[in-house]
Amino acid sequence: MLMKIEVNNLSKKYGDKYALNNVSFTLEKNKIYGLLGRNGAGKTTFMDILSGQTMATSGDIKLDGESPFDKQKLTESICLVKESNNFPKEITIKNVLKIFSFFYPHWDQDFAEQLLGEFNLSKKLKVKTLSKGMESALGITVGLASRAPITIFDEPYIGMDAPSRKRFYDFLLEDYQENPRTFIFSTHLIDEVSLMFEEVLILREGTLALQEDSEILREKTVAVTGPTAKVDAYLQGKEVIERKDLAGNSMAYTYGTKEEAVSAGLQVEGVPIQELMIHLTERKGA
Ligand SMILES: Nc1ncnc2c1ncn2[C@@H]1O[C@H](COP(=O)(O)OP(=O)(O)OP(=O)(O)O)[C@@H](O)[C@H]1O
Repeated sequence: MLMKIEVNNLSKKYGDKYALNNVSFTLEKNKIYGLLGRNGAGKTTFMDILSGQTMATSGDIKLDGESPFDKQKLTESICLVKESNNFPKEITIKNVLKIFSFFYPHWDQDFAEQLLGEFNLSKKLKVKTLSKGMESALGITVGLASRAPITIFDEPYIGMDAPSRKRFYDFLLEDYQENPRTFIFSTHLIDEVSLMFEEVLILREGTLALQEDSEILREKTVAVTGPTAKVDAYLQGKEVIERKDLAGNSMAYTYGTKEEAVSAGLQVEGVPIQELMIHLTERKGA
């Protein structure tokens, strides 16, 4: 499955406010992308434009170099699962599956039924009778079973408890190994899922603050701990992301390599992507 996504100078204005402001980036095929940012950063707006739910004010998105792509191709290629209201309320789960199987050429009915079983969902139930967590599980089932070349999850786990979310991540990763495709995942539960991301995009007030390979992100940033004097010496001339001091010891997040920090006699760990996100989205105007 291929599907390179090129975003060119994309803007979306609501009234006189930009939800997205001249954003450009490229998503190569078959990766798991984390789309992060604070409330109102423009994540949902981007995912809505990509999936054809909303029109851009200016700029465009090309799929495999094609723009505009026709409606049929768009529907077949992209499955968007939002945090709620993905399905008509009056129909049964069985019919939800039927509708989605009709739209998506790579739909896997056995996989859909397996996932329903894993989430304890009976096909006879109507959407309106589902709890929030059950409705989310249905969204996840449909998103994964669609096997769409681009599958977008916009905070898809509302109401799901931690063990169910964990199973969702496991199913996603397992299925991704067997059927590589592009996932774009928007979440506020960053620590919980960041290990799953291969690349991270951070939006800040409608602009792109960061696009980086997760592994590089993990390797370029360090959390160092040690006696305050040693930490201070190490941090000389470095940009400090965050620091905490306690009883003669200090912990700091900064840019650097593990080797360098180890040779400075400090304890080293990686920086959680969550911390980086908070840092990057707070810097503006600070
Ligand atoms: N239909 C709309 N009408 C007017 N303004 C809107 C509309 N949809 C979004 N916005 C505005 O656009 C900005 C971006 O919203 P968006 O929903 O894309 O953010 P988000 O990053 O998904 O936020 P969250 O994490 O809270 O879901 C916000 O300022 C929001 O108020």
